[in-house]
Amino acid sequence: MAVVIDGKQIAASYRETLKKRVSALRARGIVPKLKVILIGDDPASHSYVRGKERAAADIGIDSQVIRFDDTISEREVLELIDSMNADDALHGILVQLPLPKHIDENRVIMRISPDKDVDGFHPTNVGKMMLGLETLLPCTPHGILHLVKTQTDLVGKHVVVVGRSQIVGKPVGMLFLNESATVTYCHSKTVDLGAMTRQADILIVAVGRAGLVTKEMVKPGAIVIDVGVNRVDGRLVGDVDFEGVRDVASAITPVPGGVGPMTITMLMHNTVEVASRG
Ligand SMILES: Nc1nc2c(c(=O)[nH]1)N[C@@H](CN(C=O)c1ccc(C(=O)N[C@@H](CCC(=O)O)C(=O)O)cc1)CN2
Repeated sequence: MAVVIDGKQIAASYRETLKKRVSALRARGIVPKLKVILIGDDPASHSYVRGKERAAADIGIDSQVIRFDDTISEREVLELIDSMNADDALHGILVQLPLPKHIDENRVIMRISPDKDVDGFHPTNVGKMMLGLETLLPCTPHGILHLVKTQTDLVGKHVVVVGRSQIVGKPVGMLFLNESATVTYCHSKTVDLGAMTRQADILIVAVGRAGLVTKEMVKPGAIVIDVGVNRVDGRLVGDVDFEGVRDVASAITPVPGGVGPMTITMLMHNTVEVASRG
């Protein structure tokens, strides 16, 4: 029976170290400051942003959420970002995704100064990550890396990533490659997905399809990281059949309480990093 990786507890313990760093910064007169732009009325986005506000308050980061309904134009959002880029007292800028259809996500992300891009989505930060340079890392992939490192060494491990999104799939593979793991990417056009996933020492699933990965698709002893967040009959479930897979895996993340809490914690980490740059 697999160990259940307790993301909530690991995130809470990481936040304690962040609290100490924030106290030290405040003692030097530096108050880490984060602004979040939230557009539209998607209940999940509102809930994630409330989680970010709570985490910031807990750690001692000064955060402000600026809410708009979805009639705001792309130009107004870009102008707001320009004014935030110019604010020397502000360390982190984040635009909650997804955005309404009339606003181009890439244009918005690229307008944020790479130095304040606490989501780690700007092409400059993505490029630095690819080169293995120190930079602001995307929060969910960074959180996954942290969780897996609590379980195993990564050198030479075969990591199979299912999913190729900009914010999770693609970057998480790159982070593990930088740690000298062997990485295979799978996606909706992959032929015989099970044959690929069965090769994984570490299986990361980030697709958004409930029950996609079953126990027959997992090598005995593998570490399984479930990034999916799906609502089924009012219940939150991941992409992995948790009850079946926990019989064969050596460790597994639950949904909720696995990767999710680490995403918000790594956002706090990035905000503290920027504030520490002085
Ligand atoms: N600008 C960004 N937008 C989005 C990101 C992101 O990193 N930056 N990621 C996701 C949403 N997200 C954070 O923004 C996020 C998703 C899930 C969780 C989380 O804690 N999930 C809980 C369950 C929560 C629930 O009950 O619904 C868990 O898994 O335990 C936190 C943050 C897309 N947008």
